Amino acid sequence: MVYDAFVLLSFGGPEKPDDVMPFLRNVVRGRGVPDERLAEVYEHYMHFGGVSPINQQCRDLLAALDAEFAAHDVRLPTYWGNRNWLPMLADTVARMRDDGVENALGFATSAYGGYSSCKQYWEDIAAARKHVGPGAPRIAKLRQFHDHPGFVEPHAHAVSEALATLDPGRRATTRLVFTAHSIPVSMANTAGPDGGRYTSQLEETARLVHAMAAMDVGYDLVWQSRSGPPQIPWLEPDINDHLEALAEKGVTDVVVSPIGFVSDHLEVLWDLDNEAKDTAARLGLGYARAATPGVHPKFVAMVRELVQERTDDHQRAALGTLPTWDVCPADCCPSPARRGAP
Ligand SMILES: CC1=C(CCC(=O)O)c2cc3nc(cc4[nH]c(cc5[nH]c(cc1n2)c(C)c5CCC(=O)O)c(CCC(=O)O)c4C)C(CCC(=O)O)=C3C
Ligand SMILES: [Fe+2]
Repeated sequence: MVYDAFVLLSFGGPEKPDDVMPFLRNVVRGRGVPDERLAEVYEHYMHFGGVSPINQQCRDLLAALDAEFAAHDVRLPTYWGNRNWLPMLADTVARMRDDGVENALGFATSAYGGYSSCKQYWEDIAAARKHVGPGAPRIAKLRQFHDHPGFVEPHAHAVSEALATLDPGRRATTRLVFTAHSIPVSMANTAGPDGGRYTSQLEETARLVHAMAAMDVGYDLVWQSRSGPPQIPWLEPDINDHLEALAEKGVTDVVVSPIGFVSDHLEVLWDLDNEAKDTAARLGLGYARAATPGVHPKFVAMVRELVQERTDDHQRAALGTLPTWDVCPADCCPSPARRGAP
């Protein structure tokens, strides 16, 4: 297959106060998220002047990728389209068609399997192509990368750096806490062809980052940013409850590493740097939050290598043992409607 373009696929975020409500309505359409939860999340965005950092982080990643592609003779023009806010993927796909693109490779800013993190990006592509109609380019999504060294190493490096800011005299009572976005239990159970893939990949990533960065401290994997109606079960424990439990057990310091994410977007800045940090302060815990990959050179190189896996038989780098594949089975990671639950 000959590819003629690259497209960055992301979540999208508001860039001014007037964007916030329409953005949130796009995110939760048909998902049964209560108005009270939406009002709370609206306030989180307003703490940052209605500007999510995620779009700028995508622009920075694209600029880094343009340089990386040029340096390695990967001759693909780059595009960017979002699921929930401008630039919307459908508009990007129309521009790609106008530019004569026929076969693109798409990179989604999420490492894991599951409906929100993987399948929904496939659906975004299909919906955008349908919107554009005849002549819309084909877009093949690049594979999940939870155990790629270009993802694991930047997280591990960040954990080491965060650990170095804490008191070394309290290392024996320091704990490493990995976090990822909570999802409905029904979504977790149906993630991947055999179920449980989101959680099992996160467990593998946690094990790999821990082994590379912080063998001398114990670790846990917990969840953050729960949404949805309260009566629907989501993955637990929440990071804040977990910090309470750790403090009770005599832990004095925590490093929090958001391995569920690729950049320091609002779920990181609000839910960790404000909420979890406040919880830690209330409990008297030392607290250090590890950075996400962002535009770490190894992460940028990883995206280029994922492209070259498809264009040049580049070796499929993997530190773990869970399998990855280029094309997801059609029936994995069912949408909420097909799961019969939000
Ligand atoms: C697995 C996962 C990822 C990681 C994978 C990936 O990155 O794709 C992720 C990322 C993100 N989630 C984000 C923001 C939001 N997520 C929401 C709601 C939800 N997230 C869910 C899951 C995930 N979300 C789910 C199951 C819901 C319930 C509604 C539904 O079933 O879809 C809501 C609604 C309000 C609320 O929080 O209740 C908001 C505002 C932002 C942007 C941050 C910024 O603006 O900087 C990012 C990167
Ligand atoms: Fe989310």
